[in-house]
Amino acid sequence: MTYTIIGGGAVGLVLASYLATQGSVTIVVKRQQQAQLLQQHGITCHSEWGQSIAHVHATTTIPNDPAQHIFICTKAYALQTITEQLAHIEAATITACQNGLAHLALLEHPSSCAAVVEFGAYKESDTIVHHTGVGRVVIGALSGGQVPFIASTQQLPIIYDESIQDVMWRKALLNCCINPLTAIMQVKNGELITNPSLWQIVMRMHAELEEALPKQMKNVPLKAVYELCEKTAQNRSSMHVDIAHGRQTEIEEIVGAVLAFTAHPLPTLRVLYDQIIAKR
Ligand SMILES: NC(=O)C1=CN([C@@H]2O[C@H](COP(=O)(O)OP(=O)(O)OC[C@H]3O[C@@H](n4cnc5c(N)ncnc54)[C@H](OP(=O)(O)O)[C@@H]3O)[C@@H](O)[C@H]2O)C=CC1
Ligand SMILES: CC(C)(CO)C(=O)C(=O)O
Repeated sequence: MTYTIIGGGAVGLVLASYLATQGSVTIVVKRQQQAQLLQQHGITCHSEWGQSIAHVHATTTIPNDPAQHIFICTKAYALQTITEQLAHIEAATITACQNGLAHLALLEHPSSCAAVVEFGAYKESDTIVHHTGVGRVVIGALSGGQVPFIASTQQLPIIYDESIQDVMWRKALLNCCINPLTAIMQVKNGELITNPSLWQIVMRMHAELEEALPKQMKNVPLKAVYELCEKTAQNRSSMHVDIAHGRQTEIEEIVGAVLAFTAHPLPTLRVLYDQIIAKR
């Protein structure tokens, strides 16, 4: 198998280091300096199984190869630029690994797929990554075409799901209930369930989402929000971390996409959305 990973961030480095055990991997990064470091040192991945070093080919140019399986591992707001770059690239499949819903509209390749990443990762440096919290990668075709093959392992369980859009919606709605509030309050996920005032806000937001999006919210009972906060109690949400570091957030692609999908006002979620936008 020939795999191309676009984006040398947390998810891209973890995925590239596992895929290197299954085939030939090219990682496409934005900065020449990162490409050079990756060529020289490979990717060091720390996980509960120990430390591994994966040797990959690193470049700043997307290869053109009809046999390659491309995984886009940038943040959702970089997707527009990447899809423009991909317009003239041949590939067997192109899989977008972003949170949120924006890529539903962007990927027009007949073999476009989406992956919902349920593991956790953070990047220590351009060549060192930590695979924190084992979790699945759920992959499915967006337009009924083929999907990339990845062998499922204990470290990286891979699930194929024909209803990938439902999986994406579920994750986006869970992110809506957790990410903006934790980012505004600068609290860890667990505080949403231990602080009664914050849980009241989550309950109100969840009830409004159920009224606006009954079909999509069938997969997202309040219990699921509670359990995710409990499971990730000690974690800071990705939006919380982005705001804390003064970085761009994925508010548009996660919350903005949900707000734009329905004519219902969703007042609680909208206020949080406006507050995150105001921080720009
Ligand atoms: N990290 C996590 O635990 C999880 C993340 N996700 C989702 O996965 C996606 C990726 O997240 P994550 O890996 O954490 O993000 P990061 O910010 O760590 O990585 C994004 C990478 O994309 C690179 N990039 C941006 N534009 C380009 C480009 N034009 N060409 C090549 N590379 C580019 C950035 O390069 P540079 O650094 O040089 O700017 C950066 O290295 C997000 O949608 C996130 O929500 C989902 C589940 C868990
Ligand atoms: C941990 C979780 C599920 C919180 O919504 C997440 O995906 C994130 O932080 O982006």
